[in-house]
Amino acid sequence: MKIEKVAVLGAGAVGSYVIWGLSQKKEIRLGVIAEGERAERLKKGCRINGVTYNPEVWTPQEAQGVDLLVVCLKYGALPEAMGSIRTAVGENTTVMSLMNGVDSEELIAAEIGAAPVLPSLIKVASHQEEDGYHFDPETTIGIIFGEGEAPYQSERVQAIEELLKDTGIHYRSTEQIQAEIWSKFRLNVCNNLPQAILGAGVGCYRDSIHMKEISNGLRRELEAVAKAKGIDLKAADDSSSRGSEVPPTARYSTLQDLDAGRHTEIDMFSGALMRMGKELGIAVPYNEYTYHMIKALEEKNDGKFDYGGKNEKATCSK
Ligand SMILES: NC(=O)C1=CN([C@@H]2O[C@H](COP(=O)(O)OP(=O)(O)OC[C@H]3O[C@@H](n4cnc5c(N)ncnc54)[C@H](OP(=O)(O)O)[C@@H]3O)[C@@H](O)[C@H]2O)C=CC1
Ligand SMILES: CC(C)(CO)C(=O)C(=O)O
Repeated sequence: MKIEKVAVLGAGAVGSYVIWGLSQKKEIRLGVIAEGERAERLKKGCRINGVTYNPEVWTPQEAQGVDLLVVCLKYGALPEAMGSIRTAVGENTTVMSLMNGVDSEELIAAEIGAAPVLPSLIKVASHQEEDGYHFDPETTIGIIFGEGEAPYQSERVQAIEELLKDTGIHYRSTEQIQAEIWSKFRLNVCNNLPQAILGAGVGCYRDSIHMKEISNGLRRELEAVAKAKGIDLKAADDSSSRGSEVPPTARYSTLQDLDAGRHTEIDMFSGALMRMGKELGIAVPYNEYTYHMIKALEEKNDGKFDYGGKNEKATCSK
């Protein structure tokens, strides 16, 4: 098995890491899937770390049957993009989702079947500036992927290792991919969410026992859900249970979304835990509070509470 044609769906912060690395591989065809105005924009090139890269731009039909499809969408964009995924996937396509959370693979598998999906995650801190996307290739932990069950050194795992070799992309395959994905999920839920409500840098967990307590409450609930689902979080590599070193001012993606007035991926974090908690009969009150609070912050950003002054209909507390 040899990977000769690769499509990236979602040429944003994470997609840029893949485009940057695979652009070194002159022997493969690399394309981004996009249509309409987005396709026209991408045809002008992707600015990454100050350099312009020019992957091909394909409609989903032109991508049909690619050897590898890498999904790098935000959670809210996934339902609408399912049609593109269905069209691009052929008999021999492997699909890797680098999205955060624990259910993008499941959602994609519900559309195209579980067989093409190779569970994966990415650890990178990539963000957009005026001149395009930026990340530090050296400190990036990179892409972690693996089969959910033996044989772990499958043909497709070996083919992806061969593809990523000498590209600058950091990667490793693992026999514990579910534990790794849940370990990253725990990092996101416990660190992204309380700081997003407070609106302060991540130093808040070190400097406030109150913030640490809220983070620990989210953690206890997530670990109870993981245990009930048979996920052994201790099986994840040591490096997966902590994030990269960052300054105390760092704002993770949920707070970055709120800062920019965008909707967040809270449905993929506390929303997913509420759904799983309900299925398993596990109470997740810290996550429920967090979910509703972040949804309300999105509403606030949308202007829902921009009251117009004295002429508004009066209300009272109940
Ligand atoms: N940023 C980071 O450092 C990290 C992010 N993650 C996770 O990775 C995922 C992606 O995040 P990120 O890269 O930051 O998000 P971005 O918003 O930067 O990128 C998403 C991209 O998807 C594109 N897109 C949306 N809908 C479609 C569609 N139907 N067809 C084609 N392209 C589409 C968007 O295009 P347009 O802009 O034109 O709308 C955008 O370029 C998330 O789940 C995130 O949590 C994980 C680790 C680190
Ligand atoms: C916390 C971090 C940077 C870990 O990679 C991340 O995934 C995010 O900002 O959402």
